[in-house]
Parts: sequence; structure tokens; C-alpha cells
Amino acid sequence: MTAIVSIKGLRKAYASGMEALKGVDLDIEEGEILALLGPNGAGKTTLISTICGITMPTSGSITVGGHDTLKGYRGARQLIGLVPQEISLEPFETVWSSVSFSRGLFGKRRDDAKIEAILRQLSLWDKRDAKTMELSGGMKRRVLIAKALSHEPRVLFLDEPTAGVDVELRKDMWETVAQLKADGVTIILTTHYIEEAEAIADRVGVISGGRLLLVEEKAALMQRMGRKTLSIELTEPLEEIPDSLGLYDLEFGPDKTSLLYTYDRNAERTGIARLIGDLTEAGIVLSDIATSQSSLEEIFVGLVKEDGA
Ligand SMILES: Nc1ncnc2c1ncn2[C@@H]1O[C@H](COP(=O)(O)OP(=O)(O)OP(=O)(O)O)[C@@H](O)[C@H]1O
Repeated sequence: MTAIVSIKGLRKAYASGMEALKGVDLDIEEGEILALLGPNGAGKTTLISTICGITMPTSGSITVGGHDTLKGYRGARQLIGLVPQEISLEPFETVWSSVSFSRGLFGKRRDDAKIEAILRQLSLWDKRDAKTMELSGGMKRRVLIAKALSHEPRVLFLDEPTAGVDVELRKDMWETVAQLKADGVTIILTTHYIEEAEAIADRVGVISGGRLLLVEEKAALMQRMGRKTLSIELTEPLEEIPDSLGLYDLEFGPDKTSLLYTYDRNAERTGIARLIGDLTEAGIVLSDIATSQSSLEEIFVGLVKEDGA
């Protein structure tokens, strides 16, 4: 795979002195869906705006399809579609004219067949003559996507596409994103919803305090989610873990009255049955057992907390 967007050492300090990006390096592969997760104020919008050339970087470099976003701004911008967080549409314009107008802004020749294809793909064809103010919130968001696609970009940025949207519409949006990927569009979306990243992303990036803390294949993260912890409550506190239990890599819980055993949920053998037998053999009496699972949310919260510490 080749990188369609390449970001090196990107820093952004606003005039207020606020350092919104503190050295971001990231390659975005052609054809992937990358979800950027992060708490409020992490720098997600700043990162997107800087790639799109709306915000000037303080230092570092970005290329899109080989075009430097500063020196080759026009070439880079042509390849990018941006769906902003806020819904901003001309209320009295029709869907058709809003979308065709956007294409014109990029200096592209009028192409009614292309606009029709985009409107059909986004289920807006029946609404082509409706004024944008007459549309529901979900349709307005789809018009924003249609506008962003009107000049046939290769990379689409979606800044919180489902913020404040109900579950049904969120799923519609995920389907739309999957279709766009099938058409070969590279998609970068920011989101607060971890389940959104889980549902549609190929890779997940976590941003906090202007730093990219992690970029990982979703499948690898899911593997981590496969880790489960068995918590074994003991009738009496234990001084130390007997050598005979060394192979289990046990840890003490709080107060040494419980033992924690972490295992891979997806493994053929979890080792739980054998562990319980060996505990009994070592004369350790159990009063209770419980399991818990680390979720992507926990991984995310843990990472962000660690960063803030
Ligand atoms: N134009 C600006 N001038 C000064 N500071 C700004 C400006 N835009 C953003 N910031 C600050 O930069 C930091 C990063 O903001 P940004 O909007 O990029 O975060 P975000 O991750 O998109 O947040 P959210 O999830 O709330 O949209 C914040 O502390 C914000 O207050």
C-alpha cells in the first residue's frame, strides 16, 4: 500500500500560544478508513484543517498525493473533500444547485451525470429540487458529503460525521462510508464514539493533547480487546504467590485477597480449569471468581489518562 497523505513533524501553535499539535507523524494509506479518536480539544479538527490547508502549520510538512500542501496547495486541495463538523448550507438553495456549485468552486467542468451519480449514491436524488432548509438533519449531512464529493476527491475527511445523530442515522452514515471506500475513496474521520471506530475503521489513531498516541490496525486492537481478566477472590490474604503457580503469571489484586489471571479469550485453551485445580492443590481456598474484559474504550481511556499524567 502507498501513503496518499504523509505528515511529518507537524506542529501547530495558535496565535494565543495554544500548542494544538505537538509533532505529529502519520502516513494514511490509499483506500483505508482511518478513525481519529480523541477527547475534546485533543487537536483532531486542527489536524484535519491543517491537512486541508485551512489552518497554517507552524512547522512540519504534509503531502497529499505527492503535492506539498503549502507549495503545491492547489494540487493537494483538488484531491481532498472535507465534510465539516458544523452544518452550513444555503437554506434557499436546492440540493442540486448546492452540490453543482461546489464542483464549480474547484474549477471542474460541469458534469450533470457525475452530480446525479453522487446524489443517487447518497439517496438524495429524490430530493434534488428540495431547498436544503426543508431537509432533515440526516439529509443535510448527506448533502454536505455530496458537496465534498462533487469535485471527485480521492481523500475524504469527515469531521465528526455522526455527532448528535441518532443510532439509526449513524448506521446509515456507516453504510455510506463503506460504499465510498468500495469506490476507492480514502476516508479519515474524527469521532468521539468508540463504537463508530469499531464498526467502520481499518485503522484507529488516538490523539490526546496534540500528540498521536497510537495508530493501530483495528483488528490488532480487537485482539487486545480479546484479553480478559479472571479475578479470583480468596478466603484469606496470601503472603506470596507459590512457585507452583509460576507459569500462570498471576498478579495480586488489592489487599492480596484476590489474584488476577489475564488470558486470551480467543485462545483455544484459556488455562482456567487447570489454574483452579492447581490453586486447590496449593491449598488456596477460593471464595468467588469473576471475569472482566478490556474494551477499546478502556484502552482508549487508559492511554489518554496516561498521557495526561
Ligand atoms: N482558532 C483557534 N485559536 C486558538 N486556539 C484554538 C483555535 N482552534 C482550536 N484551538 C485550540 O486548540 C486545541 C485543539 O482544538 P481542536 O478543535 O483541534 O480539538 P478537537 O480534538 O477537534 O476537539 P473537539 O473534539 O472538541 O472538536 C484546543 O485547546 C482548542 O481550544
